[in-house]
Amino acid sequence: MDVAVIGAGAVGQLTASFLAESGMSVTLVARRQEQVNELNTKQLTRINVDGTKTVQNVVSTTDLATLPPQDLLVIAVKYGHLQKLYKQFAALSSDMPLLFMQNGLAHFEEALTLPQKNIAFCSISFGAQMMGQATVQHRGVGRCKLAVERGDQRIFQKLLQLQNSLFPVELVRNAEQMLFEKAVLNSLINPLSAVLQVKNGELVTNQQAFLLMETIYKELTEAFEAIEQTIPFADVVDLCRKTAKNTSSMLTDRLQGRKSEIETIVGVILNKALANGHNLPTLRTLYHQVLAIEESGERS
Ligand SMILES: NC(=O)C1=CN([C@@H]2O[C@H](COP(=O)(O)OP(=O)(O)OC[C@H]3O[C@@H](n4cnc5c(N)ncnc54)[C@H](OP(=O)(O)O)[C@@H]3O)[C@@H](O)[C@H]2O)C=CC1
Ligand SMILES: CC(C)(CO)C(=O)C(=O)O
Repeated sequence: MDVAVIGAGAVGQLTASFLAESGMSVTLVARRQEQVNELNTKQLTRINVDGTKTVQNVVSTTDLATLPPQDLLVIAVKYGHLQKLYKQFAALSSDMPLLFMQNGLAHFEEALTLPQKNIAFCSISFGAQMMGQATVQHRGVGRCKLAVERGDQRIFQKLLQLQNSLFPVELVRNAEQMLFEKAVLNSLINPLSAVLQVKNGELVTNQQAFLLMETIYKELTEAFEAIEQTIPFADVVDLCRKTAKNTSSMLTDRLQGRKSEIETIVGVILNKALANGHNLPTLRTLYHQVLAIEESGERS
């Protein structure tokens, strides 16, 4: 199976590494030539959760337009980088299956306006962190849920055959619901970790952070009653523990002085809650804090 992964960041590198390990022929599409050169000379190194290293052979390129036909295109860029890619996808074959790996919800409807016949989404509950241009650290094993929204399920089902206990893939039915549930989880973890500048694990070991997380959870369950069943608080704690050493993607953005995914994650959840008559004051405060930090142009 020929797979191209667009975005040689934390999630893109980790996913590319596991796909290559399972025998797929993987091309990593980066946007900087310097990174492509490093990936092509040094190969792709994954540091596993137990500290062991796995080196995989992947081809890297900056040139999406001249890629030969692929069996699957995995999109692992941040939400803010999707707009530019949508224009490029419009020029690709409509037979090229697309798999979106973003957190948040804003890309769901946007992706469905693309001409591609086969479109699926992922919800990832593992941690990943770049340790260099060609090295990624796996920070916490978690499931990769996959939901096919349009087209032929069989194309994406090939990913279920990866059978790597470090990268378990599971098929779920409802893509939008899956993304909503992940956005709820991210709303509980990401802005808090970004504002407090702590790794995910500290959200449960620091009593004050934990109290804040519980308060946000209470607000969310008042706005969306079903989540007490679909996302019990124990699952939030479990995700923090499993990814304890991970720097959340939102904290990584803060540390690198980049715009975060606050709107597609928390902004969308706040709007949905408001439509149900709920203001979510604690989460809303964190949302404005993240935006204020971005506006100040802070860079540590
Ligand atoms: N990190 C994590 O632990 C987790 C992340 N996620 C989600 O996964 C998604 C990806 O996050 P993450 O991997 O952390 O982000 P990163 O910032 O580490 O990686 C994104 C990569 O995309 C590259 N990129 C941007 N535009 C293009 C383009 N047009 N062509 C090729 N490459 C491009 C960036 O390049 P450049 O380096 O040049 O900027 C960067 O390397 C996000 O939605 C995030 O919320 C979900 C679960 C866990
Ligand atoms: C799974 C988790 C919480 C890992 O940090 C994540 O989704 C993120 O960082 O965006």
